[in-house]
Amino acid sequence: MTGTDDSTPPGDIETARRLLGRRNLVFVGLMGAGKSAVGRLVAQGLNIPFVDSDHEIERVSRMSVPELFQAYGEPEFRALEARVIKRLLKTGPRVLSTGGGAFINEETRALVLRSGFSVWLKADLDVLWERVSKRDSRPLLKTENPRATLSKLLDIRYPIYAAADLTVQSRDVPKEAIAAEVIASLAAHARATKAQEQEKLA
Ligand SMILES: Nc1ncnc2c1ncn2[C@@H]1O[C@H](COP(=O)(O)OP(=O)(O)OP(=O)(O)O)[C@@H](O)[C@H]1O
Ligand SMILES: O=C(O)C1=C[C@@H](O)[C@@H](O)[C@H](O)C1
Ligand SMILES: [Mg+2]
Repeated sequence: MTGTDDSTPPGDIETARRLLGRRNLVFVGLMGAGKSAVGRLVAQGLNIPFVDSDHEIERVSRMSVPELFQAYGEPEFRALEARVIKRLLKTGPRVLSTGGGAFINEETRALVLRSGFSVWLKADLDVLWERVSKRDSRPLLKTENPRATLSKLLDIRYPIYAAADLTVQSRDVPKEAIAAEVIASLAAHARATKAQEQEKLA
């Protein structure tokens, strides 16, 4: 199991790993974009560990995300999320898939930008809705019109996610294909950055 659709050239894996160095590859984006699903595959493809901030929050609190929202409210959840991500960012390289709201926190965003390499998995409302409507595990969508709520979050958050180092479009194709695109994009980014640096020196 390579995590991608097997089309990834070994050179791309090496180049992507070199780009990261000891940094974490941090997935950001809205609920349903595929941060957890694709992140796990990219970690397998790069042969580095995978961590998911929502899962880590659930592990340390011994409560589910909906239970945390219900018992303590969103502000407490956000404070815990920021603490957990700060800790997770100290060890690398690994793939860190964050919860949808994590990168919206200014301090977390600054930390991710400073100490990690961030990828925004961007998806259209229809794709997101198709995925999140299958499960009711997202407390922010427990509203009268969850699709409209998701649309509003998209409007508010997309300009913020855009600060990520790289954007990859998450579409209605198998997650293995998106994982392969992420690795190819990382390698392309590394090569472009290197070319720019060499041009500056010339
Ligand atoms: N490219 C894809 N093709 C098909 N299904 C996908 C794809 N990416 C993700 N999915 C599915 O969509 C659902 C949501 O994906 P996932 O949980 O990875 O989203 P997320 O970005 O981590 O969301 P959250 O912010 O809520 O944690 C999952 O059931 C996952 O298997
Ligand atoms: O987009 C969000 O704000 C959230 C996304 C999920 O990953 C969870 O972290 C939680 O449901 C909140
Ligand atoms: Mg997730």
